[in-house]
Amino acid sequence: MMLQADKLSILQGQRHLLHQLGWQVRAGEVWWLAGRNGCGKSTLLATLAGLRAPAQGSISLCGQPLGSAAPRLRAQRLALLPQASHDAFDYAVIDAVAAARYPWPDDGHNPGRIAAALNAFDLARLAERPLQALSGGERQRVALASVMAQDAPLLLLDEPTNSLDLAHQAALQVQIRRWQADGKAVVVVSHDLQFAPAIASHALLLDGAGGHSQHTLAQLDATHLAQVLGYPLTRITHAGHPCFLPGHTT
Ligand SMILES: Nc1ncnc2c1ncn2[C@@H]1O[C@H](COP(=O)(O)OP(=O)(O)OP(=O)(O)O)[C@@H](O)[C@H]1O
Repeated sequence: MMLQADKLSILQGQRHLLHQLGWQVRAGEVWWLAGRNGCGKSTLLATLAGLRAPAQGSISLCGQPLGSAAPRLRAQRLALLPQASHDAFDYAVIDAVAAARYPWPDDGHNPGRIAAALNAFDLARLAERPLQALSGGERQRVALASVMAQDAPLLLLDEPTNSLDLAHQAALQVQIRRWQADGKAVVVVSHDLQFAPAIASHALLLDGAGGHSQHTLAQLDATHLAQVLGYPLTRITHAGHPCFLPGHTT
């Protein structure tokens, strides 16, 4: 089991964001974490990454309690793509991606893995560019390449398509399928009703008041999702994948 949560509760002030979640994420699964603004998706990712303590319950990562893993071991096992990144240093792209290898014995000296991560996100041409001279989408691709270079079996991605153009969104879909085929587990927070259903095997829906439900993508119907998102939806199949469109069919 890659990730297991038992009776996990998360509070923000007095408000329950999550109440008693029991959840298991296995190798090769891609989970879509969906819910309205402020329902607690990013807070759940931060809790799973060990950056925030839960109010109650436990989390285990690769069979070991999350809190008992030393930071370096935790970084070998999970990688987090935050919703926004702030650059403390004006690294060149290639150095920022190399820095993501700090948990491993090669400590950044792994040209093959770094080149693969740069290529996967179309960054070879920008390798020497300082981070502060990148566009928003280019910066997002560096963050994704850094997550890839970290080479953890569990990837927590908060709105990974932010700022990406269509072709780079499609490349990210391909890369997530590769990670899945390689036996990694991926948790993706997304508001994109085309992207997320196309890559996910499962969905965890949060209602913002502590409630949650789990579905396989095959079982996830428009009514379930519409209730949680507070907007009518229609499920269709497009290009061989499920997809949700706003509104009812007429
Ligand atoms: N420091 C804080 N003080 C008070 N409330 C906070 C604080 N940080 C976050 N919150 C609240 O916690 C709730 C959960 O926030 P979170 O970022 O997890 O939501 P989200 O589901 O990721 O939302 P979005 O879809 O907008 O990214 C929000 O209502 C937010 O306003």
